[in-house]
Amino acid sequence: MVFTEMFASQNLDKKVEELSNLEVWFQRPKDIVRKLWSGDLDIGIVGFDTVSEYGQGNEDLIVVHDALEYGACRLSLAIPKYGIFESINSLHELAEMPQWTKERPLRIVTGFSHLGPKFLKEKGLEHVSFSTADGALEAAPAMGIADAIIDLVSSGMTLRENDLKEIEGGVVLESQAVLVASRRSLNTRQDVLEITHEILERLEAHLRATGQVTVVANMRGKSAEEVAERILSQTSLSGLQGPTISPVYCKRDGKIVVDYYALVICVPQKALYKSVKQLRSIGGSGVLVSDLTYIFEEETPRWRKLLSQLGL
Ligand SMILES: Nc1ncnc2c1ncn2[C@@H]1O[C@H](COP(=O)(O)OP(=O)(O)OP(=O)(O)O)[C@@H](O)[C@H]1O
Ligand SMILES: O=P(O)(O)OC[C@H]1O[C@H](OP(=O)(O)OP(=O)(O)O)[C@H](O)[C@@H]1O
Ligand SMILES: [Mg+2]
Repeated sequence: MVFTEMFASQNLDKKVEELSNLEVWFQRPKDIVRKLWSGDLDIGIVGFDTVSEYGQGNEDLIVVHDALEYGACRLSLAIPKYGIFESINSLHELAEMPQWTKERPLRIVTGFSHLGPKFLKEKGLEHVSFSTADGALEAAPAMGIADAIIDLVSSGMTLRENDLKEIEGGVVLESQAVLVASRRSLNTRQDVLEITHEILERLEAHLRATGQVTVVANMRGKSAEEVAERILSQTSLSGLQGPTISPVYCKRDGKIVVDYYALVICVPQKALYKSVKQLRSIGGSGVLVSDLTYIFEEETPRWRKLLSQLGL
Protein backbone atom coordinates (compact mmCIF):
# COMPACT_ATOMS: atom_id res chain seq x y z
CA MET A 1 0.00 0.00 0.00
CA VAL A 2 1.39 3.37 -0.92
CA PHE A 3 0.42 6.83 0.16
CA THR A 4 2.00 10.07 -0.94
CA GLU A 5 2.42 13.64 0.17
CA MET A 6 3.37 16.85 -1.53
CA PHE A 7 6.24 19.07 -0.38
CA ALA A 8 8.91 16.42 -0.62
CA SER A 9 11.54 18.20 1.44
CA GLN A 10 11.76 16.13 4.63
CA ASN A 11 13.20 12.68 4.70
CA LEU A 12 10.42 11.21 6.81
CA ASP A 13 9.89 7.65 7.90
CA LYS A 14 7.88 5.79 5.30
CA LYS A 15 5.81 3.97 7.93
CA VAL A 16 3.04 5.42 10.05
CA GLU A 17 2.95 3.54 13.34
CA GLU A 18 -0.80 3.74 13.86
CA LEU A 19 -1.67 2.77 10.29
CA SER A 20 -0.18 -0.59 9.50
CA ASN A 21 -0.15 -1.65 5.90
CA LEU A 22 0.64 1.91 4.79
CA GLU A 23 3.77 3.15 3.14
CA VAL A 24 4.35 6.87 2.54
CA TRP A 25 6.38 8.15 -0.39
CA PHE A 26 7.27 11.79 -0.93
CA GLN A 27 7.11 12.67 -4.61
CA ARG A 28 6.96 15.68 -6.92
CA PRO A 29 3.34 16.84 -7.23
CA LYS A 30 2.86 15.89 -10.87
CA ASP A 31 4.44 12.49 -10.30
CA ILE A 32 1.87 11.75 -7.59
CA VAL A 33 -0.93 12.21 -10.10
CA ARG A 34 0.88 10.26 -12.82
CA LYS A 35 1.61 7.37 -10.45
CA LEU A 36 -1.98 7.25 -9.24
CA TRP A 37 -2.98 7.05 -12.85
CA SER A 38 -0.48 4.30 -13.66
CA GLY A 39 -1.48 2.28 -10.59
CA ASP A 40 1.85 2.67 -8.75
CA LEU A 41 0.15 4.59 -5.94
CA ASP A 42 -3.26 4.15 -4.32
CA ILE A 43 -3.82 7.44 -2.47
CA GLY A 44 -2.22 10.87 -2.76
CA ILE A 45 -2.20 14.28 -1.16
CA VAL A 46 -1.59 17.00 -3.71
CA GLY A 47 -2.83 20.43 -4.86
CA PHE A 48 -6.16 20.43 -6.70
CA ASP A 49 -4.47 22.40 -9.51
CA THR A 50 -2.05 19.50 -10.08
CA VAL A 51 -4.87 16.93 -10.04
CA SER A 52 -6.75 18.99 -12.63
CA GLU A 53 -3.73 19.65 -14.82
CA TYR A 54 -2.19 16.19 -14.85
CA GLY A 55 -5.34 14.17 -14.16
CA GLN A 56 -7.15 15.90 -17.05
CA GLY A 57 -10.58 14.62 -16.10
CA ASN A 58 -9.37 11.02 -15.75
CA GLU A 59 -12.27 9.05 -14.28
CA ASP A 60 -9.92 6.82 -12.30
CA LEU A 61 -8.95 9.70 -10.01
CA ILE A 62 -11.40 10.39 -7.21
CA VAL A 63 -11.07 13.42 -4.96
CA VAL A 64 -11.92 11.96 -1.55
CA HIS A 65 -11.38 15.16 0.48
CA ASP A 66 -11.53 18.43 -1.43
CA ALA A 67 -10.42 20.90 1.27
CA LEU A 68 -7.43 19.99 3.44
CA GLU A 69 -7.05 23.66 4.34
CA TYR A 70 -3.47 24.25 3.28
CA GLY A 71 -1.71 25.15 0.03
CA ALA A 72 -4.47 27.61 -0.86
CA CYS A 73 -3.81 29.36 -4.15
CA ARG A 74 -5.48 30.09 -7.47
CA LEU A 75 -4.45 29.56 -11.04
CA SER A 76 -4.80 32.97 -12.58
CA LEU A 77 -4.04 34.94 -15.71
CA ALA A 78 -1.85 38.01 -15.15
CA ILE A 79 -0.72 40.83 -17.42
CA PRO A 80 1.69 43.76 -17.01
CA LYS A 81 0.46 46.86 -15.21
CA TYR A 82 2.31 49.06 -17.69
CA GLY A 83 2.40 49.87 -21.41
CA ILE A 84 -0.49 48.79 -23.61
CA PHE A 85 -2.07 46.95 -20.65
CA GLU A 86 -2.26 49.95 -18.35
CA SER A 87 -6.01 50.44 -18.74
CA ILE A 88 -6.89 46.74 -19.19
CA ASN A 89 -8.63 45.29 -16.15
CA SER A 90 -10.74 42.39 -17.35
CA LEU A 91 -10.49 39.32 -19.55
CA HIS A 92 -13.13 40.88 -21.79
CA GLU A 93 -11.05 44.04 -22.27
CA LEU A 94 -7.96 41.92 -22.92
CA ALA A 95 -9.81 39.92 -25.59
CA GLU A 96 -11.06 43.12 -27.26
CA MET A 97 -7.59 44.66 -27.67
CA PRO A 98 -6.89 45.36 -31.36
CA GLN A 99 -3.26 44.23 -31.04
CA TRP A 100 -4.01 40.48 -31.23
CA THR A 101 -4.16 39.03 -34.71
CA LYS A 102 -3.56 35.67 -36.32
CA GLU A 103 -0.01 36.74 -37.18
CA ARG A 104 0.62 38.37 -33.81
CA PRO A 105 -1.42 36.52 -31.19
CA LEU A 106 -1.56 37.20 -27.45
CA ARG A 107 1.43 35.19 -26.19
CA ILE A 108 0.88 33.42 -22.90
CA VAL A 109 3.48 31.49 -20.97
CA THR A 110 2.34 28.88 -18.45
CA GLY A 111 3.32 25.62 -16.79
CA PHE A 112 -0.33 24.59 -17.09
CA SER A 113 -0.44 23.60 -20.73
CA HIS A 114 -3.69 21.66 -20.35
CA LEU A 115 -5.74 24.01 -18.15
CA GLY A 116 -4.46 27.28 -19.67
CA PRO A 117 -5.51 26.70 -23.31
CA LYS A 118 -8.73 24.96 -22.19
CA PHE A 119 -9.74 28.00 -20.14
CA LEU A 120 -9.12 30.56 -22.88
CA LYS A 121 -10.86 28.38 -25.45
CA GLU A 122 -13.93 28.18 -23.20
CA LYS A 123 -13.80 31.97 -22.79
CA GLY A 124 -13.80 32.30 -26.58
CA LEU A 125 -10.48 34.12 -26.96
CA GLU A 126 -9.17 34.06 -30.48
CA HIS A 127 -5.59 34.74 -31.50
CA VAL A 128 -3.80 33.26 -28.51
CA SER A 129 -0.58 31.28 -28.48
CA PHE A 130 0.96 29.33 -25.62
CA SER A 131 4.47 28.49 -24.55
CA THR A 132 5.63 26.59 -21.49
CA ALA A 133 8.26 27.15 -18.83
CA ASP A 134 8.87 25.43 -15.51
CA GLY A 135 9.70 28.38 -13.29
CA ALA A 136 10.18 32.15 -13.06
CA LEU A 137 7.34 32.70 -15.52
CA GLU A 138 6.72 36.07 -13.97
CA ALA A 139 9.83 37.48 -15.67
CA ALA A 140 8.66 36.54 -19.17
CA PRO A 141 6.58 39.69 -19.92
CA ALA A 142 9.38 42.07 -18.86
CA MET A 143 11.81 40.03 -20.97
CA GLY A 144 9.52 40.46 -23.96
CA ILE A 145 9.05 36.70 -24.34
CA ALA A 146 5.32 36.77 -23.51
CA ASP A 147 2.43 39.21 -23.09
CA ALA A 148 0.74 37.43 -20.20
CA ILE A 149 1.23 34.51 -17.82
CA ILE A 150 -1.03 31.88 -16.28
CA ASP A 151 0.41 30.76 -12.96
CA LEU A 152 -0.41 30.08 -9.34
CA VAL A 153 -1.04 33.10 -7.14
CA SER A 154 -1.35 33.05 -3.39
CA SER A 155 -0.41 36.27 -1.61
CA GLY A 156 0.09 38.11 -4.91
CA MET A 157 3.61 39.11 -3.83
CA THR A 158 5.35 37.52 -6.83
CA LEU A 159 3.05 39.34 -9.25
CA ARG A 160 3.59 42.68 -7.48
CA GLU A 161 7.36 42.22 -7.53
CA ASN A 162 7.16 41.75 -11.28
CA ASP A 163 4.77 44.62 -11.97
CA LEU A 164 2.00 42.25 -13.07
CA LYS A 165 -1.72 42.28 -12.19
CA GLU A 166 -4.61 39.86 -12.18
CA ILE A 167 -7.73 40.84 -14.10
CA GLU A 168 -11.46 40.34 -13.62
CA GLY A 169 -12.61 37.00 -15.00
CA GLY A 170 -9.03 35.73 -15.18
CA VAL A 171 -9.14 33.05 -12.47
CA VAL A 172 -8.84 29.62 -14.09
CA LEU A 173 -9.15 27.55 -10.91
CA GLU A 174 -9.21 27.85 -7.11
CA SER A 175 -6.96 25.30 -5.41
CA GLN A 176 -5.88 23.83 -2.11
CA ALA A 177 -4.47 20.48 -1.00
CA VAL A 178 -6.81 17.52 -1.58
CA LEU A 179 -6.84 13.81 -0.81
CA VAL A 180 -7.14 11.88 -4.04
CA ALA A 181 -7.40 8.14 -4.65
CA SER A 182 -7.35 5.66 -7.47
CA ARG A 183 -10.82 4.33 -8.21
CA ARG A 184 -9.33 1.08 -9.41
CA SER A 185 -7.53 0.52 -6.09
CA LEU A 186 -10.61 1.41 -4.05
CA ASN A 187 -12.80 -0.88 -6.09
CA THR A 188 -10.52 -3.87 -6.15
CA ARG A 189 -8.74 -3.76 -2.78
CA GLN A 190 -10.64 -3.82 0.49
CA ASP A 191 -7.51 -2.80 2.46
CA VAL A 192 -7.15 0.39 0.38
CA LEU A 193 -10.80 1.23 0.96
CA GLU A 194 -10.45 0.68 4.71
CA ILE A 195 -7.31 2.75 5.07
CA THR A 196 -8.85 5.54 2.95
CA HIS A 197 -11.82 5.53 5.32
CA GLU A 198 -9.57 5.86 8.35
CA ILE A 199 -7.43 8.59 6.79
CA LEU A 200 -10.55 10.50 5.73
CA GLU A 201 -12.05 10.24 9.21
CA ARG A 202 -8.83 11.35 10.89
CA LEU A 203 -8.38 14.27 8.51
CA GLU A 204 -11.96 15.45 8.96
CA ALA A 205 -11.82 15.07 12.73
CA HIS A 206 -8.54 16.95 12.86
CA LEU A 207 -9.73 19.77 10.60
CA ARG A 208 -12.91 20.07 12.66
CA ALA A 209 -10.81 20.40 15.82
CA THR A 210 -8.49 23.04 14.35
CA GLY A 211 -9.16 26.38 15.96
CA GLN A 212 -11.29 24.86 18.74
CA VAL A 213 -10.31 24.60 22.40
CA THR A 214 -11.73 22.71 25.35
CA VAL A 215 -12.68 24.85 28.32
CA VAL A 216 -13.12 23.31 31.75
CA ALA A 217 -14.37 25.41 34.67
CA ASN A 218 -15.90 24.99 38.08
CA MET A 219 -19.12 26.70 39.00
CA ARG A 220 -21.00 26.93 42.27
CA GLY A 221 -24.65 25.92 41.94
CA LYS A 222 -27.74 24.34 43.47
CA SER A 223 -28.19 21.71 40.77
CA ALA A 224 -26.84 20.75 37.36
CA GLU A 225 -30.00 22.17 35.74
CA GLU A 226 -29.61 25.50 37.49
CA VAL A 227 -25.97 25.72 36.36
CA ALA A 228 -27.00 24.72 32.81
CA GLU A 229 -29.60 27.49 32.81
CA ARG A 230 -26.95 30.08 33.68
CA ILE A 231 -24.52 28.76 31.07
CA LEU A 232 -27.05 28.60 28.27
CA SER A 233 -28.06 32.21 28.94
CA GLN A 234 -24.64 33.15 27.51
CA THR A 235 -24.23 33.05 23.73
CA SER A 236 -20.58 31.87 23.63
CA LEU A 237 -20.98 28.95 26.01
CA SER A 238 -23.31 26.52 24.33
CA GLY A 239 -20.52 24.22 23.03
CA LEU A 240 -20.91 21.74 20.17
CA GLN A 241 -24.02 19.93 21.36
CA GLY A 242 -24.45 21.85 24.60
CA PRO A 243 -22.37 22.02 27.77
CA THR A 244 -21.37 18.92 29.72
CA ILE A 245 -22.00 19.52 33.43
CA SER A 246 -20.95 17.11 36.16
CA PRO A 247 -21.16 17.33 39.94
CA VAL A 248 -17.94 17.87 41.90
CA TYR A 249 -18.19 15.75 45.08
CA CYS A 250 -16.48 16.75 48.30
CA LYS A 251 -16.60 15.63 51.88
CA ARG A 252 -17.86 18.05 54.55
CA ASP A 253 -18.49 17.07 58.17
CA GLY A 254 -18.29 13.43 57.17
CA LYS A 255 -20.92 13.86 54.50
CA ILE A 256 -20.58 13.84 50.68
CA VAL A 257 -21.90 17.13 49.30
CA VAL A 258 -22.08 18.87 45.94
CA ASP A 259 -21.45 22.61 45.99
CA TYR A 260 -19.70 22.87 42.66
CA TYR A 261 -20.28 21.63 39.15
CA ALA A 262 -17.59 21.07 36.53
CA LEU A 263 -18.39 22.39 33.13
CA VAL A 264 -16.79 21.20 29.87
CA ILE A 265 -17.39 23.03 26.60
CA CYS A 266 -15.71 23.30 23.27
CA VAL A 267 -15.32 26.86 21.93
CA PRO A 268 -13.66 28.41 18.89
CA GLN A 269 -10.18 29.74 19.74
CA LYS A 270 -11.28 33.14 18.44
CA ALA A 271 -14.10 33.32 20.97
CA LEU A 272 -11.94 32.09 23.87
CA TYR A 273 -11.50 35.30 25.82
CA LYS A 274 -15.12 36.30 25.32
CA SER A 275 -16.13 32.87 26.66
CA VAL A 276 -13.85 33.21 29.69
CA LYS A 277 -15.37 36.62 30.48
CA GLN A 278 -18.88 35.21 30.12
CA LEU A 279 -17.97 32.26 32.36
CA ARG A 280 -16.64 34.59 35.04
CA SER A 281 -19.72 36.79 34.83
CA ILE A 282 -21.90 33.81 35.78
CA GLY A 283 -19.63 32.59 38.59
CA GLY A 284 -17.16 30.33 36.79
CA SER A 285 -13.73 29.85 38.38
CA GLY A 286 -10.55 27.84 37.81
CA VAL A 287 -10.87 27.95 34.04
CA LEU A 288 -8.62 25.41 32.26
CA VAL A 289 -8.10 25.61 28.51
CA SER A 290 -6.54 22.91 26.31
CA ASP A 291 -6.10 22.31 22.60
CA LEU A 292 -8.28 19.82 20.79
CA THR A 293 -6.67 17.31 18.45
CA TYR A 294 -9.68 15.51 16.97
CA ILE A 295 -13.45 15.90 16.95
CA PHE A 296 -15.04 12.72 15.64
CA GLU A 297 -18.67 13.12 14.77
CA GLU A 298 -21.15 10.85 13.06
CA GLU A 299 -20.19 9.24 9.76
CA THR A 300 -18.78 11.89 7.45
CA PRO A 301 -20.86 12.83 4.36
CA ARG A 302 -17.67 12.61 2.28
CA TRP A 303 -17.44 8.88 3.05
CA ARG A 304 -21.01 8.27 1.97
CA LYS A 305 -20.36 10.29 -1.19
CA LEU A 306 -17.26 8.22 -1.93
CA LEU A 307 -19.14 4.94 -1.53
CA SER A 308 -21.84 6.12 -3.88
CA GLN A 309 -19.23 7.25 -6.44
CA LEU A 310 -17.78 3.75 -6.25
CA GLY A 311 -21.21 2.24 -6.67
CA LEU A 312 -21.03 0.59 -3.23
N1 LIG B 1 2.45 30.32 -3.38
C1 LIG B 1 1.74 29.26 -3.05
N2 LIG B 1 0.96 29.26 -1.95
C2 LIG B 1 0.26 28.17 -1.60
N3 LIG B 1 0.24 27.02 -2.31
C3 LIG B 1 0.99 26.96 -3.40
C4 LIG B 1 1.78 28.07 -3.83
N4 LIG B 1 2.42 27.71 -4.95
C5 LIG B 1 2.08 26.45 -5.19
N5 LIG B 1 1.21 25.99 -4.29
C6 LIG B 1 0.61 24.64 -4.20
O1 LIG B 1 1.67 23.75 -4.00
C7 LIG B 1 1.75 22.81 -5.06
C8 LIG B 1 3.19 22.55 -5.36
O2 LIG B 1 3.79 23.72 -5.86
P1 LIG B 1 4.88 23.68 -7.01
O3 LIG B 1 4.24 23.38 -8.31
O4 LIG B 1 5.67 24.92 -6.91
O5 LIG B 1 5.63 22.40 -6.57
P2 LIG B 1 7.13 21.97 -6.44
O6 LIG B 1 7.20 21.18 -5.18
O7 LIG B 1 8.02 23.11 -6.62
O8 LIG B 1 7.16 20.96 -7.63
P3 LIG B 1 8.00 21.01 -8.93
O9 LIG B 1 9.34 20.61 -8.48
O10 LIG B 1 7.31 19.98 -9.81
O11 LIG B 1 7.90 22.42 -9.44
C9 LIG B 1 0.98 23.41 -6.22
O12 LIG B 1 0.42 22.42 -7.03
C10 LIG B 1 -0.07 24.23 -5.51
O13 LIG B 1 -1.20 23.42 -5.20
O1 LIG C 1 1.33 34.90 -4.81
P1 LIG C 1 2.54 34.40 -4.11
O2 LIG C 1 2.29 34.20 -2.65
O3 LIG C 1 3.74 35.26 -4.36
O4 LIG C 1 2.88 32.93 -4.66
C1 LIG C 1 2.97 32.68 -6.03
C2 LIG C 1 4.24 31.97 -6.40
O5 LIG C 1 4.29 30.69 -5.74
C3 LIG C 1 4.53 29.66 -6.69
O6 LIG C 1 5.87 29.49 -6.86
P2 LIG C 1 6.81 28.64 -5.87
O7 LIG C 1 7.16 29.47 -4.69
O8 LIG C 1 6.23 27.31 -5.61
O9 LIG C 1 8.10 28.50 -6.75
P3 LIG C 1 8.28 27.74 -8.14
O10 LIG C 1 7.38 28.41 -9.12
O11 LIG C 1 9.72 27.89 -8.43
O12 LIG C 1 7.88 26.31 -7.89
C4 LIG C 1 3.96 30.22 -7.99
O13 LIG C 1 4.56 29.61 -9.10
C5 LIG C 1 4.26 31.70 -7.89
O14 LIG C 1 5.51 32.00 -8.42
MG1 LIG D 1 7.62 25.05 -7.34
